Amino acid sequence: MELTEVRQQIQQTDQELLQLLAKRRKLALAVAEAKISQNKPIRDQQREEELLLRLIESGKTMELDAHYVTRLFHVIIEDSVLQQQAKLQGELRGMQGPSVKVAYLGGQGSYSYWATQKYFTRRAEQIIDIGCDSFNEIIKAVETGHADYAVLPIENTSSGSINEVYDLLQHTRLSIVGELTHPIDHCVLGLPGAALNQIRQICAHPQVIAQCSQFLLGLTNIKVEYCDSSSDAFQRVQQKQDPTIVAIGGEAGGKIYGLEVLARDLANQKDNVSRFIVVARKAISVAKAIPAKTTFIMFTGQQPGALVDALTVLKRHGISMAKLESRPIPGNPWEEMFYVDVLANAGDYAMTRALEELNRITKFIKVLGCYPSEDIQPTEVPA
Ligand SMILES: O=C(O)C(=O)C[C@]1(C(=O)O)C=C[C@@H](O)C=C1
Repeated sequence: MELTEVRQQIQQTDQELLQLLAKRRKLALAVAEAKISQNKPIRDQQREEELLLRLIESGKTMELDAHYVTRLFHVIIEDSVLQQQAKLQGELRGMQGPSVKVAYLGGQGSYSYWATQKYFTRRAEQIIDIGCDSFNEIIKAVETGHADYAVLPIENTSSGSINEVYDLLQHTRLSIVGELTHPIDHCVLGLPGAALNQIRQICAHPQVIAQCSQFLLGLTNIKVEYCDSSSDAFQRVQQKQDPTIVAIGGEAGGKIYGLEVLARDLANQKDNVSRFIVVARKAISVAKAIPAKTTFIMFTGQQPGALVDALTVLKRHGISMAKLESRPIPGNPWEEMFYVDVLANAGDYAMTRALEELNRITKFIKVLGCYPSEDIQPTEVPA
């Protein structure tokens, strides 16, 4: 067969695969409706296990290995669960509207821009994106009603917590209403014709620089220019029209500004993933059928064992902690505010009781929000 002919057939097959995936997505949403009416949890890992085992067996008869089939269906099932969760939660809070205004860092092409698209595509017909120059400006946009939601990066697998965002959460009345994770694949991006061995200047956001510190250590005589966002870095490179000036950011974002990849996989960690939170003026309650997270901040005081006592309350109520972070309290040197993420619904009996007890033993406590957990752990099947 001629190359062009085979390629045409591949194209046709891919198109059919897309149609089947779209059909499966619609069926998943129909399942969600049935589950909502029967009050059943969205996730059913026993069903997932049966389904995966059947697919692995069937795949073998078509010379598709188990690893390949499992990887593909983990992605498909994750999408199915997230679609169903978004539908159920959207119905609960009447969010699935025609358009939402979302504030985020940078402009088109920044990592926050892609995270915003990823999260809200499932939830609204139209996203009106409001690019901002700083985290402070993003929070203000929602506080003043200029935007309905904000998407903020909160932690990254390479650089850790994003302190500036944690500090802003201490002082805002906004609530966390959602979360998502997004892979961050840093590349060196330059003008067409630029060469890696000729670069003199790198433009990037400080978080990006922190996440690629090991790659940057290997470079000499290169000026680093800090930018407000990755899209700001792309714009600067595009405007300067100098092939010795490059940006670090995502490939898809760079493409919007006509930039090409000179190097990839720059992050210190192989799996470089950021977790984003979604905040709004009004807190939400999470449907019981969906796994939820609750985030709260507390100030325990500095008496011996104060933090242990607080964490013991969670243990006694069988509540698992997903994250514990501490940040200085402005104006109170050496005193720390603790940020706690727990795998629990703030409306559950155990969590309500735990919060009541914590209220009694801490000097200050505030729930920042309860939201659907988008951390979908894949179902593993026995080998
Ligand atoms: O069968 C269901 O209950 C579904 O919700 C569908 C589905 C899937 O996509 O196959 C998704 C989530 C469940 O955990 C199990 C299976």
